[in-house]
Amino acid sequence: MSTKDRFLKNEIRRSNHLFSPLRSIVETSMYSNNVQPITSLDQAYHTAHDAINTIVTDLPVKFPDKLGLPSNAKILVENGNSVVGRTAAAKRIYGENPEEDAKLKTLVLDAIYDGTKTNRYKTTAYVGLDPEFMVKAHLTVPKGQENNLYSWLLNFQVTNEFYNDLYKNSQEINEGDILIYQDANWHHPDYPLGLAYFDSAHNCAIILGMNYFGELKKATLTLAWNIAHNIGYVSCHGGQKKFVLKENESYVAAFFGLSGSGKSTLTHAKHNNKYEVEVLHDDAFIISLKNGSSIALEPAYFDKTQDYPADHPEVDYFVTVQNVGVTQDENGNKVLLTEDLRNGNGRTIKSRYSTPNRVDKFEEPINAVFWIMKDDSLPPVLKINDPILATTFGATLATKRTTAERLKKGVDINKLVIEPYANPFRVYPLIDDYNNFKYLFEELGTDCYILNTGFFLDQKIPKEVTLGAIESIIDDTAEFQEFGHLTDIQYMVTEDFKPDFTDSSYVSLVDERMKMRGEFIREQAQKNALNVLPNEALKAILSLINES
Ligand SMILES: Nc1ncnc2c1ncn2[C@@H]1O[C@H](COP(=O)(O)OP(=O)(O)O)[C@@H](O)[C@H]1O
Ligand SMILES: C=C(OP(=O)(O)O)C(=O)O
Repeated sequence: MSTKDRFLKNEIRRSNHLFSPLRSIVETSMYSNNVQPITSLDQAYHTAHDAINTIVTDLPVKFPDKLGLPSNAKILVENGNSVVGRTAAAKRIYGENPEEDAKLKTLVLDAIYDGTKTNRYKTTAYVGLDPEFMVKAHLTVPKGQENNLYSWLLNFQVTNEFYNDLYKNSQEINEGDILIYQDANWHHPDYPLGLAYFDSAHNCAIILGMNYFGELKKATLTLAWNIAHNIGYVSCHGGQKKFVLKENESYVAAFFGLSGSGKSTLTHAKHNNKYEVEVLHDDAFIISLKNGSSIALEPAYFDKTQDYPADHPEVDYFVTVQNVGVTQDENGNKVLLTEDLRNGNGRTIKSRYSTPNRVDKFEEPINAVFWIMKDDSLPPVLKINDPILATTFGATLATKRTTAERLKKGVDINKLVIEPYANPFRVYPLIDDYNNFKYLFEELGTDCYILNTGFFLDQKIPKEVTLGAIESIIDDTAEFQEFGHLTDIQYMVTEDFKPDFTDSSYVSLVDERMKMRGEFIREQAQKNALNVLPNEALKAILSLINES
């Protein structure tokens, strides 16, 4: 599948729905004399290597030739300011607030005019790694953003002969290429945290006043997920892996969670080599509603470095690093000082070769969805046996934020929040995701589990417990019992985490959390047109509330 960047003269009309004012402002800026094209990874590497804000470590990049990098390429580090996470509060969607849109149009015109006064770069990549789903994306950034541009080209698929051929031979759809304009140096008193402005109907975004790489990555995915959902895919902010079991048998599992909740940890876990595991991706993929197959959107991983000390084998696969310390080893070589000593949310772009068994498509339909929550009323694993309830729990996924997000002043990082399908990047109605996930549970027979990767009451659930529980599901050795009076919900029996339904304070806590979900559904129906859920969802949650 391919998108459009060229038009017949008779298609170039104001009335052509692929064009819009914001898209035109962004596209036009990309042709200006101040914008230098970066057309290969080699060129992007050298540009980033020479930038004044880069630290060139003495650590070699593994498999430079396969990645399209010079054979002596080194891991590059760029550290930003005190903002080391994504700013969810900066997101605006064109069309949601016409009054603000009018103001933002002026502001964007001025920002882009100011952008012409400095040197800028532009580059192109593919999002989606299978001819069935490939979108072309263009990014423009100012001088000073060489590392982010290089990371973006590594994170998505750089254009090269192989992928250009795949793209050329795939079916064109009537959507414009993705366009992203960024200026990290922008400031505006009305948007002190920055601005991520999406004209999602026209596949265009403007990211102002924010340097964090995750903004570029998630803005690109936001637009790709939107295109995917328009043409019959379930858009997934999650990790997906396949357990290859006996001959011709496999188990495809997907883990949906907010940043920092465990998608990468669970997806990349090797289970002591107990199974043959294939990895699709740890952050973004799409599932076809036609046949349940899945496609990865990105070749590389934007991982946290907190679990990887300097001598951890994963460090060998780092290509760029952000917001991480550097020190010297015994030979005076510049090496990484990780584990979030310097600041929270240290990050790396880790190459696809960190997963030897990496694939870009699973033909097999998905077997199980795991909603990752951090709701302390829940034991490590629940199984949800009713498709409507399974879909509704996803729509009311209750979790906690981490240092991967920059929060507005006064927002408590420990507060339980609801983030439907763990996807704060959705720019279309929630009911579309609701219907898509329901289709998986109802029509494709996908199972549904909830994993609590936070605390059960005041007891931390370690990753070993979560991984062990997943293995017992794969091995079919897990024991499940009824979860109190809650119909269609069972919990996995584990040694150290036992829900006590004779304890009235525990029962009230579970009740309170179900009420919180019901309240969320009611509240969203009143105040957020994008988040209205069908009545059956509210009914399903209300049926769980203990009226005694
Ligand atoms: N039960 C658990 N399951 C998974 N990860 C856990 C658990 N408990 C703690 N963690 C830690 O939480 C962090 C999750 O980060 P990560 O897997 O990168 O999240 P994501 O990919 O969702 O952003 C890791 O540092 C991991 O070690
Ligand atoms: C980069 C992000 O995601 P994750 O932590 O899931 O990689 C993000 O949400 O900003």
